[in-house]
Amino acid sequence: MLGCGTVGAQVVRLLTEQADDLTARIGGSVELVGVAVRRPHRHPDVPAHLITTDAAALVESDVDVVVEVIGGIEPARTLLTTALRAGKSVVTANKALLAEHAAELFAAAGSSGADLYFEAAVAGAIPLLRPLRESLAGDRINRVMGIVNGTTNYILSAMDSSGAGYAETLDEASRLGYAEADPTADVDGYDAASKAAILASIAFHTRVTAADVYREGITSVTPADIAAARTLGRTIKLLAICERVDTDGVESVAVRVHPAMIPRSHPLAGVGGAFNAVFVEADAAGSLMFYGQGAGGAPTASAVLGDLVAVSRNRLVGGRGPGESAYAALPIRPISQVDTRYHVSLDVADRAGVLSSVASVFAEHDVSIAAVRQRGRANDASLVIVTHSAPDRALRSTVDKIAGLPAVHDVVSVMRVEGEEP
Ligand SMILES: NC(=O)C1=CN([C@@H]2O[C@H](COP(=O)(O)OP(=O)(O)OC[C@H]3O[C@@H](n4cnc5c(N)ncnc54)[C@H](O)[C@@H]3O)[C@@H](O)[C@H]2O)C=CC1
Ligand SMILES: N[C@@H](CC=O)C(=O)O
Ligand code: NA
Repeated sequence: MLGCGTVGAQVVRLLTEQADDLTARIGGSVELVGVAVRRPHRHPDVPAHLITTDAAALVESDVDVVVEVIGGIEPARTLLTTALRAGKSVVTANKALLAEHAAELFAAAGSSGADLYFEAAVAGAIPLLRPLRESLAGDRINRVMGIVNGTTNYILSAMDSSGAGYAETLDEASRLGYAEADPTADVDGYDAASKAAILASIAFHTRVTAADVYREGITSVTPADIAAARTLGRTIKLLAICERVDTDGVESVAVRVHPAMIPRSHPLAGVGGAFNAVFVEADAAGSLMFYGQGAGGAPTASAVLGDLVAVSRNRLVGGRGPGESAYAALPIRPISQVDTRYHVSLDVADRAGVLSSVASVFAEHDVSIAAVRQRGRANDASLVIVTHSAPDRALRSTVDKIAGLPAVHDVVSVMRVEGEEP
């Protein structure tokens, strides 16, 4: 095992506590022969003779399976490609690595016939990648959408329900073991973007890397946005949305991560704390929903252990799990061309003609308005507009132009909207 932090410590605990059951399920015993760590004195629960600071030597020693729970690109990338090329099966929770270097890792695995399993990398404990790679391999998936980052969901849920502050809630998420070692990966949306890239690659049998994913985090979500959502019977969630787009018979994939307002009646609105939930839409299966703990040491270790059992069984019977499936080679559709809906909340002058001047900017950009709500105040008025679907580029240009209108005093909140039409 490489790394022994939040997830690794729980893997060691479960592996030790359930040794007999795991042996019975696998049909052979699994022996933990080494744990590579950075600071040996910090792991009193791991037998001292297992601890080493030389991860490379451990990988090159006589082991069958390498479990990687260090995180980050290097040294994980070099360690895992070395292991895979040498025919050692790999189980990893590392979404950052998979989202950038999946092709290289799968090629290394293919060269030796080794297994590469990474269920823990997306949505923690929730069985999601195995269902996509195996159970749904006979279907055609068109959309994967949901909440895939526990830390940001924990923060947004607290901001919405108790008005808790952003910084204190992020500290709490780190203390509970949900956040990444560098929590900017969570709050800036990088973690969710990595997961979205992995989901889109598997679901659509193509290659999507983190750089292909449009990404916005939650750092710019303000109490004003939360209040604006509440007024409309909505809440704000950080969503990952992977879509297969068909434009006149030409297929592409659009993958995005951004905060969005969703109706409080939407099933995702009730997903609180560090929980994750993902919807999959497939031609024959219809709609499927996956829900559970998306972060935390023990839930993530559950997924790691499940993969460990799978690769161990494969080694015993001589089989192999699925390799990379990227035959579709679909192009990436940029966010500017993706159809979205916007919510725009403005403070405007309360005088005749203001509403029509704002509405005419929407019309100029061919953006149709779904709902308008205006409320007068002392000298100005609050104007809330929700649009129908339009290309994201047109919506952005509309908002930019509206912000410059003399009658618009302030753009209070601009946010994409998901869920059914208001
Ligand atoms: N914490 C969570 O809820 C989840 C984490 N993951 C992933 O699991 C992996 C591990 O995450 P955590 O356990 O939360 O991180 P962590 O930061 O608690 O643990 C990582 C450990 O690796 C050690 N390490 C760093 N470089 C090393 C090296 N060269 N050799 C040996 N050890 C080294 C660190 O000292 C640390 O103890 C990451 O890829 C993360 O993205 C995935 C799903 C959920
Ligand atoms: N930091 C991640 C951990 C699980 O992937 C999260 O908050 O979801
Ligand atoms: Na999972």
